[in-house]
Amino acid sequence: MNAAPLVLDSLTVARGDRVLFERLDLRIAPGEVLHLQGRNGAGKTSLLEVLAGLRTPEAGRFSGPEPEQLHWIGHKNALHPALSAVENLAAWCGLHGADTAGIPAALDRLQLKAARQRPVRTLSTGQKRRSALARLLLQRRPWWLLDEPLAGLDVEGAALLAGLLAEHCAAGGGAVVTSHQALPEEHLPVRHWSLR
Ligand SMILES: Nc1ncnc2c1ncn2[C@@H]1O[C@H](COP(=O)(O)OP(=O)(O)OP(=O)(O)O)[C@@H](O)[C@H]1O
Repeated sequence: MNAAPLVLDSLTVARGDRVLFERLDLRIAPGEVLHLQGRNGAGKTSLLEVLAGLRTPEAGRFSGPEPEQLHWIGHKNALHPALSAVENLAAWCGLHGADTAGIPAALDRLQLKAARQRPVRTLSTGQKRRSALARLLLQRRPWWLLDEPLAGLDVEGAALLAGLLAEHCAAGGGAVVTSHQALPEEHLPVRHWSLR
């Protein structure tokens, strides 16, 4: 995978009249997972939005991937409640030019065999999260930007995600992950970084 680093150069971001961080320098290299930590309201989601190109910083420079080179999975799962996991993923494939043939394997990997044909509204919180995370496997993209991906996942689900991240990094990809929980770190090239 051919991934360029994410480079933040003297970046300042504000929300309303509150400056969240000022003149921030940070370089995130392919092959690593940056575990972005910080208290509620510290600005983790706001920073992730800058990395995804969804928010313009007040000052400074950011160089990073084009939209088609990154997977963004935010707080919300972006699943249609009336459609099944399979149908949701098929719609995602249609929007992004991905092959729907990969859907069964992706859902198997996320251990969603039993639940995949039911309307998403009938799934548990963790099953919905797993359905959203299955997108990561449908199209190879160098950067994964994941906002609280562990929210709602059980221990097995967290280990599963750590396995996906480890494989992704071994293939030359990179990831930025916000979480208030510890990431299962075995075999995971993780760097911890805190916003104050
Ligand atoms: N729409 C908005 N308008 C103005 N300020 C906002 C808006 N959304 C968030 N903020 C403020 O921006 C700051 C950073 O929010 P952000 O969501 O980036 O924090 P976070 O570190 O991700 O928090 P959490 O751990 O609670 O998810 C907070 O102080 C919040 O009150």
